[in-house]
Amino acid sequence: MSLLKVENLSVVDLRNGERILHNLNFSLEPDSCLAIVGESGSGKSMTCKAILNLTNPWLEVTGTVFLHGKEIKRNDSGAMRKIRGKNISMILQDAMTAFDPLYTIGYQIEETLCENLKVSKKDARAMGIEAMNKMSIYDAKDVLKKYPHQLSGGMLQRSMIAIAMVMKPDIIIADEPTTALDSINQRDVVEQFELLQSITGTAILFISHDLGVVQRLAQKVLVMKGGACVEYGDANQIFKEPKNDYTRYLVETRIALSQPFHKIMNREEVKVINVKSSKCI
Ligand SMILES: Nc1ncnc2c1ncn2[C@@H]1O[C@H](COP(=O)(O)OP(=O)(O)OP(=O)(O)O)[C@@H](O)[C@H]1O
Repeated sequence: MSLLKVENLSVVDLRNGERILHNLNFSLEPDSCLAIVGESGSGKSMTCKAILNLTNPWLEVTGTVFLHGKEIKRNDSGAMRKIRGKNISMILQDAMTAFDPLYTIGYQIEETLCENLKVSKKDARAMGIEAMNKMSIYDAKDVLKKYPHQLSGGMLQRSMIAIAMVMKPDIIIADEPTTALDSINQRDVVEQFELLQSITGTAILFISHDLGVVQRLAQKVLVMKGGACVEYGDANQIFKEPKNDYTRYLVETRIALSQPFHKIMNREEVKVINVKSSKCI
């Protein structure tokens, strides 16, 4: 049984009748990564928002989403809140927007873990530090004292992944989590996702226009254009022999564009430098 199954997911803008998503069908298996790729405006983010019922009121969402084989009641806001807290976590492109600028990272991690896992503040802190250590944040105690603006984008992204590691959701939806980062930080964050998956077995729905990153993480790929699926299937197969002209175009152009990322992923000396500079900022 698939962990997440999406059937005929469609979104219409009721203000002008425009169809934003067209009958999407896909599934996410346990302990695997499905990437959604496509050009800007192709509907990648909207797909995730529609699954989680985070769409604006003028958008009509139809179709069915199953979690562990059970239909998600998207209109039941209480049930959806529970699912978002327990089963499905989201990691956003700009980690800065996920944290409140007025509170330290430590306070926010404690609050999140206390509320969702019903643990004491002391335990929450210890769990946060342990997860951050696993994410190669060795000075976690210092990081916890910082405010979001005092940390780099890469460090904030790693802190979010650390929170996800403790929360152990069934699924993490990561919406362009590496887009705002430079190549070295991208490499780091991709490695943290791999680590997260190997430790927790969490399934990942990974949205990206960076096929270099996708090739590394995903076993399955959904290619979108104009709100519709143009190709869906095994990642290796799609990268090797894209059937659709648009996918071929994406593969040829995007792989070329992500060469700097590939180089960084393969350079040993960068790994050493990076481990040393895993201090905040
Ligand atoms: N709140 C909204 N109301 C109406 N239309 C929207 C809304 N948000 C997005 N859209 C439209 O839906 C379409 C898909 O947008 P979406 O943000 O899902 O694209 P995307 O593939 O994630 O792009 P990007 O890579 O730039 O983030 C676009 O045409 C966009 O203009």
